[in-house]
Amino acid sequence: MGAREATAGRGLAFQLRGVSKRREKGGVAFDLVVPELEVAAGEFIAIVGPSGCGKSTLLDLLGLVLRPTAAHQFGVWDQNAARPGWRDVTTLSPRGLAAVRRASIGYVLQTGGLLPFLSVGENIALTRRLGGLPVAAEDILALAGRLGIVEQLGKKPAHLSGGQRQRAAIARALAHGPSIILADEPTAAVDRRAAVEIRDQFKSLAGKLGAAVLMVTHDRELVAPVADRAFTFELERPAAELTVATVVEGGLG
Ligand SMILES: Nc1ncnc2c1ncn2[C@@H]1O[C@H](COP(=O)(O)OP(=O)(O)OP(=O)(O)O)[C@@H](O)[C@H]1O
Repeated sequence: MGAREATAGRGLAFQLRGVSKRREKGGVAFDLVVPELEVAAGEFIAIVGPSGCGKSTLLDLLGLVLRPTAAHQFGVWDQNAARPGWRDVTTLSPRGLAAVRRASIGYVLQTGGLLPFLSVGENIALTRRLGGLPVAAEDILALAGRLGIVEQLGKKPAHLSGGQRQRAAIARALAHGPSIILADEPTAAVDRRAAVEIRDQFKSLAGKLGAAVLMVTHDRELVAPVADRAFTFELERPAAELTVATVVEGGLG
């Protein structure tokens, strides 16, 4: 563990230095390079860039779904109720990574990713069950109230509008009290009004819960007025069969 990493912790959600991920398909390689990325608790961060630049790859790295190919430093704040603390991702076992994911990370996908055979309330409760946490009806109700979906709790996801589905997905991602919320194009499948509402929910949740929210979007205009900071990608083509995407701060104008 490096000196800076040892001093990091509560207050920081992520600290990455010299992290990279190589993806290869059909003899063509894509390198995502993160020279330096620090995200504080409570920050609302936009991740912007054109299709194929590496947005989902970055989110999957931060979500501990993909292992980095190389990493000088990769720390994450773990919310684990029994043992909260700063974790060094580079040394965690697959089980350790899964435990951090369950306790500390909430994921919101483009079209919600709710399980269709469960009601909205059961979908929300599932996140707590999977994390081994007790499920109290009043907590689910309070969360649903905050997101304006109390009336939808007994319905199956198919019976909700796109905007309601996304708010249900946000509630599900928050149900276990994560310190980090990762959202991959959460407003892509809804109209403008719902997109603005969803964006504002994320913003206020980051503020109120002190969670770090990282939202991937191609919609710069939507996030520019509210994002605390943004990251984007500088693309290079050092060889015909290699693209290198470097994560840099900026991208909103
Ligand atoms: N499972 C995979 N195996 C190999 N290469 C992949 C895989 N998934 C993505 N890639 C490649 O990695 C690069 C980055 O893809 P990624 O999905 O991260 O981009 P993105 O910015 O999220 O794109 P989009 O906006 O279209 O979703 C692309 O060149 C893509 O072809």
